[in-house]
Amino acid sequence: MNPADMGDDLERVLLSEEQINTRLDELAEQIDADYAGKDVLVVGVLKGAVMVMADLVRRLHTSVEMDWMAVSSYGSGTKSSGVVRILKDLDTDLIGRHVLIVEDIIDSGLTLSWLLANLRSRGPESVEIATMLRKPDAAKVEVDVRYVGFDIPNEFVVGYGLDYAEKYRNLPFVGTLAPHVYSA
Ligand SMILES: O=P(O)(O)OC[C@H]1O[C@H](OP(=O)(O)OP(=O)(O)O)[C@H](O)[C@@H]1O
Ligand code: HPA
Ligand SMILES: [Mg+2]
Repeated sequence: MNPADMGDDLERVLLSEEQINTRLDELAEQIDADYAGKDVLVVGVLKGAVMVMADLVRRLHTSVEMDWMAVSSYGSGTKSSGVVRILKDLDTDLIGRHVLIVEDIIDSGLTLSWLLANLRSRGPESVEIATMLRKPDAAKVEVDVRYVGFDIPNEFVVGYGLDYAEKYRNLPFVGTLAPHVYSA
């Protein structure tokens, strides 16, 4: 899906596909350096993290296993409910593992602070977080994040995995939506 496919739904492009790809190269290099010689269990948080997970692991030279969790705190709206539900748990035992959680966005931080505590309680050797986007001005809780793609303004964004009412996840860029989309 391209900007041209969006009619007048797109307000503006915040991060282009090229900016995202350049940043992914840098993050992968950093992750490879930090985990040299280790096996990593990369945990993608469905559904938003699908794009960044796929693009990041393909750049890594580190030996990885991939697993997925589905949690939801947003439903179909634009505000976090603060109540995190596990919709799908991991298949993998975390005891002694180096776990790298991969996320599309840290907004209020509620989802990841809950997830971090949950995964840490399962006996891993280490747990770190990689997120493509973070909204520093939206933080309700501080989350200790090792790898951040971009800090962005406190606006609702879509694309590169991020949805509004389940749409727009397939945009290869990150953008904001025109106001009429929300009132439709
Ligand atoms: O920092 P927070 O305010 O908690 O928000 C971040 C979380 O919200 C989104 O997930 P969502 O619950 O919308 O599910 P989805 O990934 O399926 O869209 C996003 O993918 C993060 O997991
Ligand atoms: O800005 C956002 N856009 C889409 N989904 C989200 N989930 C948390 N923040 C966002
Ligand atoms: Mg969502």
